Amino acid sequence: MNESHDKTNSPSRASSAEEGHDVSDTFYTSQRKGSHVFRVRLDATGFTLQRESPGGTVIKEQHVRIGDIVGGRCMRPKKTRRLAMSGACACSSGNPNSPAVSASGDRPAAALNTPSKCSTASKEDHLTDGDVSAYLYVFAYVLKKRSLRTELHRERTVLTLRFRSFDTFEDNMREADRWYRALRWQLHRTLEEIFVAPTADERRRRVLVLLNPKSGSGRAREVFNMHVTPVLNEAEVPYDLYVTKHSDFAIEFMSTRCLDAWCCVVAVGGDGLFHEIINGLLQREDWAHVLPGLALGIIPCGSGNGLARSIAHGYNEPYFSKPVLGAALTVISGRSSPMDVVRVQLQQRSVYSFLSIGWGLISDVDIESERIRMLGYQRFTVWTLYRLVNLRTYNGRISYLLTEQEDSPVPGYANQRHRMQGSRSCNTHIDKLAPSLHHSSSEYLPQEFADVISLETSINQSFRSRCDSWLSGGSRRSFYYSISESIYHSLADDSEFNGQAAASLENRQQNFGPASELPDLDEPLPQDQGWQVEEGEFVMMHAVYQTHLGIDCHFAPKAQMNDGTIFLILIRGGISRPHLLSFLYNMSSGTHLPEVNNEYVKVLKVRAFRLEPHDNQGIITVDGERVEFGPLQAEVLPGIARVMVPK
Ligand SMILES: Nc1ncnc2c1ncn2[C@@H]1O[C@H](COP(=O)(O)OP(=O)(O)OP(=O)(O)O)[C@@H](O)[C@H]1O
Repeated sequence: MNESHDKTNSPSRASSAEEGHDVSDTFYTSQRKGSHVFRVRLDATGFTLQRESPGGTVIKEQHVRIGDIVGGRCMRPKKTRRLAMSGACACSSGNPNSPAVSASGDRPAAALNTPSKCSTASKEDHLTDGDVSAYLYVFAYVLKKRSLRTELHRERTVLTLRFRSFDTFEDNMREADRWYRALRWQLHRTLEEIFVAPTADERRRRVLVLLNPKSGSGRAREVFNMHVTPVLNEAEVPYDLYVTKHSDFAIEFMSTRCLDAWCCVVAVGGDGLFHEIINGLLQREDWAHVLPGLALGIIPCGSGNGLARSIAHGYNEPYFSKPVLGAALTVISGRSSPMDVVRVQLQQRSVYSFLSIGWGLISDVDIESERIRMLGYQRFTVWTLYRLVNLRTYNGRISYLLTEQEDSPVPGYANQRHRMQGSRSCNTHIDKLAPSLHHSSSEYLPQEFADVISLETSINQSFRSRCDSWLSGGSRRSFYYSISESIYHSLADDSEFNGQAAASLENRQQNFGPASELPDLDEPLPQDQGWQVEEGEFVMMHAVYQTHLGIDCHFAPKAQMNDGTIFLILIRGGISRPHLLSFLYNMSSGTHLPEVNNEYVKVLKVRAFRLEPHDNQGIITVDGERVEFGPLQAEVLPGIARVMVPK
């Protein structure tokens, strides 16, 4: 195989010197169908693989986007036995005897930096008996379509490059390491500042993971280990995992701990856990210092998962086939966006909300269906039908302040945004997203290339071999090792935190956060500031600021994460059951809201509202969690939190 390609030049060092961190070289594949020559280039856009004809013309080209790549590893094959199969489908760099290589004296030993940790050969590595090759595995999650009818989804793809231009393993590993470093550099430059480690030893700052083992159907631990850890490891993202021990654990943790070590906090659970994280942060006296430097993320393991669905929807990221994978990729993306938070003043206390405030039908369903929790997400459908048959109405008064301009960011509030110093702006409006965030069909990985080059693809992390297994970076051995710095914690091991948290919570009932613009809840609303009122019998009031309340509930299609707007949806008593049924049925597609408000259904874009129920009892929810029944008022705090978003 090698001899036939001896004449090929090996210009990688020249191109590297000329273009800084770009690297390129010629690789070969040898398959039963025949040998092929590839020009492989890594630059700011990702990997470009060009298959060349014997005459040097490009026959086919494939691109793996830098945005789809999570990381890479340099390795050495482990067993000689497998080496015997090396003739098949290996991407290998130029022949050691190649005139071009020898003539240029192209031995990089002195030119390179100290080897990175990926190049450290283990004892086992020395069992390879004579194979001096080094391998670079590049892990990517590319968008694919299984067929025209199916939705786009991400598939794990491993690009394997074999380096064997030199006589010794060390020299080949240095070359592989040079590519690895170039890859890391390209990935690093796409990180936002808050994710970058302050010292050069570490590429990324640490991630704090809070996992609720009781969320959803109780599989969060398993989901994290099976589907999230591998991605974090591939991306070399160090993390500390804490498993929650009880309700309010995350509030205590976030409000009492020193958080300086972490750049982001990830909830592995549902919206309730995320709600605790936000509220814990806003119970800190130093919230204004902490919030801008801490991005928040979620791995959807709850029963609702409205936030995770809304983030994926807002960034055109496929959700349904692999929601956890998409969220894990979001967590390592190194990108964040400001997110509105709503302050909710209840009679006795204030809470902060990122998703919704509800009174009436939907809140009843949310809370009352807890008793059939074992049904998972289906519990909402079953209980909705039950409540529809046994329809209730509630009497009350709803006062609201409309956003001043319907389709632009809120003046008043927006002008005095409580955006904190040092927060970095980032596109959040779906219609303003940079074109690069939307994937055109030309960016999807063509299947034919995946077959030709040693790009190994696995579905659901189960490796599906397309060529000899020893080449596979997708084998579990190569990607299931853990990052040494990652730490697993549970409260049981954490006596210092136990005592501290208990003492601190005892003394603190007060929330911090930006000052309120509203009068106290027991004071009348001002006459002259544009407050409007709806009064009477209501089937429900639901105030929403994300597009989705759950995976299948596209409740406020026009909501944006940082638009300073609460979508206040009112359904009046007297609505017919068929009308209500059609409203509820169409919630999954987002076609339930009227274009123009009518007698029974109203959609109001507001920046603040006050609810005064006239009944003595009922259910009120904030982010799907029940709060005390009674009057409340809410105001939007535009962009005060940061949420992690896909690349
Ligand atoms: N270890 C624990 N044991 C019992 N409850 C817990 C524990 N950790 C957290 N909780 C509570 O569980 C509540 C619900 O958790 P979470 O939101 O993660 O799941 P979910 O309710 O299934 O999902 P969703 O909120 O999306 O419907 C949280 O409000 C939190 O107070």
